[in-house]
Amino acid sequence: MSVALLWVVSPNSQLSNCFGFVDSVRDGNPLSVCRERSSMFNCRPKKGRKQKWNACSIHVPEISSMVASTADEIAVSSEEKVYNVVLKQAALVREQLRSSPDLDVNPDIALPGNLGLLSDAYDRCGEVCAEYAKTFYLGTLLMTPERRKAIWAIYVWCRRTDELVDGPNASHITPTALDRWESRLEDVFRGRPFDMLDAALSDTVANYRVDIQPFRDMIEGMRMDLRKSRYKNFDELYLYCYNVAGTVGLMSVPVMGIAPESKASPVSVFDAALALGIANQLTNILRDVGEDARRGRVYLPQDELAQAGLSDDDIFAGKVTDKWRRFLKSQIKRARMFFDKAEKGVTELNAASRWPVYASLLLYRQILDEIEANDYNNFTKRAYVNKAKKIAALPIAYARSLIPRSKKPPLTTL
Ligand SMILES: CC(C)=CCC/C(C)=C/CC/C(C)=C/CC/C(C)=C/[C@@H]1[C@@H](COP(=O)(O)OP(=O)(O)O)[C@]1(C)CC/C=C(\C)CC/C=C(\C)CCC=C(C)C
Ligand SMILES: [Mn+2]
Repeated sequence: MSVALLWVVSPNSQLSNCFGFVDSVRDGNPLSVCRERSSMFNCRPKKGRKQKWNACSIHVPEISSMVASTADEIAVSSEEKVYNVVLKQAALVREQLRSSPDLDVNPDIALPGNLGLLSDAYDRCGEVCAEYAKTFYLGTLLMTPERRKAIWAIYVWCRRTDELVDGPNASHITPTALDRWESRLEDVFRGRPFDMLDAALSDTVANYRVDIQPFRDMIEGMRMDLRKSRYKNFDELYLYCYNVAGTVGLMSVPVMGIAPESKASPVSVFDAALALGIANQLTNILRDVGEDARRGRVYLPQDELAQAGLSDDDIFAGKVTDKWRRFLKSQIKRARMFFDKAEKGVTELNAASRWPVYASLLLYRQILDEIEANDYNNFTKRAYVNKAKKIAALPIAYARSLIPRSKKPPLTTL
């Protein structure tokens, strides 16, 4: 596959304009859980959103995995939908490990005429990454140059996608704009990038076995943000968290690489990566309850709020009560379960990729400790990890990333 570079403007104008693409998207510029995968999974009928259930023995997985609508009809749960993406991505990587276990990068992709431009494109991605996520950027410097560049390109695409709904032009973003962003994504995967940042991603996805689905799903997460401000239950919230954050884990693992000595199955490593995204997003939601409420948004599962004797009104009132503390304790516990699951997967990654992952895991998980330290007031106090704690976490992450796999409890090898 070859990458056609279509931009003709100078890198510097892209530099100042790297997030100023909203107008072109809007105007349609043409260039522009412990998871036993159970008998339920195995005796699943044909594809479809809602499926008639065959008579079979059903094992109920730990995290809500099926949603009963009527007595004889079961809708496929979010967890199961997401698991299908995990299986597909893991199969791609497994195939690569079988065909060329030692090959990091596809040698066919080097196109002499474009190398300088590509190199500028990657450099620009690195600059954006350094500007928006300094600690993470520093972590990537430990990776091999090829992997580092590819992770920057993915980071930049994710950041731009998030900026569509969270950035300064968010009020102009419509579902059509997101459709256009998606068709531009398809072009990236076809090797027809629109701008230099897209070109870096085109090159990356040609070099590594990265499936397009997680990218499409992240855009779908942004669509959810446009049309939805409440989540009925954890199943709905799980899908949102997968879309906006779990997808990042699935995109990153093929680039970060699984350690050659790892005995874990690719599926279990992708599952751990997915868990890290979900854990991060759940933490993000718990940290931002007050801020989101002021924007009319409640990302907490409505049924769990009701079971705790709480409602949206309590959130808008913003009073820390014992009911609220009890409720938050259970939400924090769930987020920690996802972090624990993710942690088991970090050592399965290539040694050079572990440190930034561990660092981000430790830093994000500490936000939960800070919510507790704030006596569960996430209405008016923003939980944050101070600089000293951040700095202290870095050598800890580094030390942990050096501990050999054999000293850790194994991930499933199935
Ligand atoms: C090492 C590492 C962290 C790699 C990830 C690199 C990468 C491609 C990051 C993209 C992140 C991004 C810009 C996502 C867009 C959507 C978004 C903003 C999600 C939220 C991140 C937090 O950002 P922030 O606090 O700035 O949020 P606000 O915009 O301010 O609201 C998320 C909460 C989630 C991001 C998800 C991850 C970092 C998951 C990373 C998972 C892996 C790298 C898999 C590791 C592998 C194993 C086996 C554990
Ligand atoms: Mn955001």
